[in-house]
Order: sequence, then C-alpha cells, then structure tokens
Amino acid sequence: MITVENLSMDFTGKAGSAKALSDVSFAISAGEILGIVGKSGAGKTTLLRLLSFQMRPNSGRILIDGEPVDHTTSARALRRIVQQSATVFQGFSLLYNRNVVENVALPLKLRGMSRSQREEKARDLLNFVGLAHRARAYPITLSGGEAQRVAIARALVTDPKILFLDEPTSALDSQTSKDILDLVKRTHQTYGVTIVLVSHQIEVVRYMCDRVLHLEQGRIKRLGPIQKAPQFHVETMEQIWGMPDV
Ligand SMILES: Nc1ncnc2c1ncn2[C@@H]1O[C@H](COP(=O)(O)OP(=O)(O)OP(=O)(O)O)[C@@H](O)[C@H]1O
Repeated sequence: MITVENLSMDFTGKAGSAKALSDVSFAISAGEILGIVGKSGAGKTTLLRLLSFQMRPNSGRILIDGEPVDHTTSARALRRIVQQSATVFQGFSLLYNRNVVENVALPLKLRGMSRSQREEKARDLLNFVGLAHRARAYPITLSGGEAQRVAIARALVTDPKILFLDEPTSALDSQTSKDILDLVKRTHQTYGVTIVLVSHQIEVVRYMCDRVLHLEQGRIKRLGPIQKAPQFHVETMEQIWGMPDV
C-alpha cells in the first residue's frame, strides 16, 4: 500500500543543520497496525509528516499502491492521495471557537458537503466514539480523553484508508490511555483502516501493533513483528502505594 524508499530529511536553520531521517526504507501493508517507536528526537514525527505528505523529503520517495508521489504528481492527484489519510495530532488540534460537532464536521465543510449531511455524519462518528452527549460542548470544557475522542471522530469523518496517530496517549492517565487504545482497536476492526501509530511508550505498541519500526537517530534500528501484550497494564494508586486508600 505504502512503500518508502531511501527517505532522508534534514532541517537547516540558523543553528545549523539537523539530520532528522537518514536513508529510511520500509513498506506498510493495507490493514496493518504499524508502530513507530524511538527516543525523543529519533525522527518519529518527521517520518509521520512525510508519510502524510505534510512535507516533502530532501531525498528518497514514497509510493502509494506502486505509484511514486513526487514533484511530477499533479496537485489534483496529490490532493486525492492526501484525502485518503487522516492524522490525529499530538495535543488534539481542536478549534476552540467551535463546538464538538462543528469540530468533527469541519473536514466535510472544507470538502463542500451540506450542513445537514455533515452534521449527520459527524453525529454518527460522535456516537461511535461515545461522545454524542457532548456534541454542543466547547473543547475547553472537555477532559483530555474526551478531546482525544473528538480528534479521532474528526479524523474518521472523511472515511480515510490510513489513520496516522502521533502519540495518542502521551497526555493521558493509564486508564484513559487504555480506553483510547481500545477505541483505536475498535476503529481498526469496524472501519478496516490501516493505522500508523507513533509512540515512545513501549507498552502502547505492545498492546496495539502487529509490527514495529524502531528509529534511532533517524535510522531504522529494527523493523519486524513484536510479541503482542494481551493486556494494557493499568496501575491503580493502591498498587503504587502498596496499601488500600485511607
Ligand atoms: N521543523 C524543524 N526544524 C528544525 N529541526 C527539526 C524540525 N522538526 C524536527 N527537527 C529535528 O529533527 C529531529 C527529529 O525530530 P522529530 O520531531 O521527528 O523526533 P521525534 O522522534 O518525533 O521526537 P519526540 O518524541 O520528542 O516528538 C530532531 O533533532 C529535531 O530537533
């Protein structure tokens, strides 16, 4: 589905040049859940941004279904390719002057869908993520877990084939993390989307992913299947203290 060939990315600024990715090659199969792991600065977010065509690499190329996407790709074809994927960004990226249903419906508004149609679709997705009752709420009033559910609903509203998730649980407590990861699993089963999940939390990828790509200083250190953990470990305060609550 996606083939990555010899991708490299440098960032050049006043402070000099930072090599974010060096000669990265791999493939993503339709329907899989691929984890991208690595320490801070390893190049995870850069790779995600290249895969979702938010920026172009310095060298190397990405092929979608065997077709290279590069400077020869027409704007129209590129838009169609970009529209096949959706990204859930770190920090949710919700619009704070719009309520929940308007946030979820926004990508459909940008595609010119009528108000009634986009609201109906957005409400279906809010139902799916368990937030129908918060449709008229404003993002400032949401918990982190609720905001992440809204961000996932908004990503799904355009029926993407590929879902990119950047650190979907890094800002959440362990129980809320588990709830969100279970929602992502349900999304995978229900919609059959291919998922690329960036995380620095190894327990997240062990719970979620079929295969893992381990980046170190912009290079692939390892790529392959990992032994899945059947449970996502949620520690209670009681377990941490080793005694019951007072
Ligand atoms: N827009 C940019 N301008 C300059 N340097 C950048 C830019 N984006 C990333 N970098 C640099 O590229 C390298 C990889 O960054 P990236 O954000 O991809 O890492 P990461 O693995 O996602 O890290 P984290 O887990 O902390 O988010 C780092 O050295 C970073 O400083």
